[in-house]
Amino acid sequence: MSNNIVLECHSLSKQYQDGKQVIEVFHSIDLTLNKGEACAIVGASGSGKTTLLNLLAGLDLATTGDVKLAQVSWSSISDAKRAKMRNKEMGFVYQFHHLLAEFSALENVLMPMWIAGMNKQEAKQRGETLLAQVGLKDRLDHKPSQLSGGERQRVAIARALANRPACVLMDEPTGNLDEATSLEIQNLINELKVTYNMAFLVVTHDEKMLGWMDSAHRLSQGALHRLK
Ligand SMILES: Nc1ncnc2c1ncn2[C@@H]1O[C@H](COP(=O)(O)OP(=O)(O)OP(=O)(O)O)[C@@H](O)[C@H]1O
Repeated sequence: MSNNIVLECHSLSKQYQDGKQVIEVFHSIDLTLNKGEACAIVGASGSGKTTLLNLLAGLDLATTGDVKLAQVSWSSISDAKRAKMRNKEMGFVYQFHHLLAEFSALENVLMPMWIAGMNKQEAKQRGETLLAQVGLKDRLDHKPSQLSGGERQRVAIARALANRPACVLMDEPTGNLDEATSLEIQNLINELKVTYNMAFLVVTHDEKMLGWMDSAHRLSQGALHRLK
């Protein structure tokens, strides 16, 4: 097995029980994400993209199959260990930034490092560097309400990278942005991918994003189809 693999799943399926009815969202999904790879998953509304992302993040368990992060199977560890590992090895960016309104941009980025128990001075230095890297070195003390939509998403990206995770999962990261800002965010993700050799998994409706992705899949009718 290659050491480049950061996230992988095999024969993954998910069913929901709705009263007496069993709803199968998808079945037999295999996916491998390598260091420095940007991978997209596209699919129509209701195709199961969020369900798949939740399984990959260990936020929900599969009906069958297995997900491994850094070669550790989510199903083999306790809830507490899963939470710790998720904070250390995964970053998350959502369509809506989910920044804490009462904290500054810098404090929002510091939060995951504090939770991980990092030394405060080291965390502050890393937070400032990350915010400079996403083009916000003059916005450290701004609250989310004092930032534009694109700037908030940049803070969310800096926060996702704070603990230098093995991979970053993004759910419609540009879904709430205009086309020009969306392009800026795509360029930024691409730059960070190279700088940090991290894996990015992006779930999106926006097929224009596929152009710069290293790999892409379509989730459709319960199966994952490779596009590139
Ligand atoms: N907790 C649940 N119980 C029953 N069915 C569910 C549950 N969560 C999701 N589903 C069903 O699973 C299917 C996939 O949902 P999911 O939210 O993963 O789709 P999606 O591709 O992310 O959609 P969107 O792009 O609209 O967010 C849908 O048919 C949904 O109704």
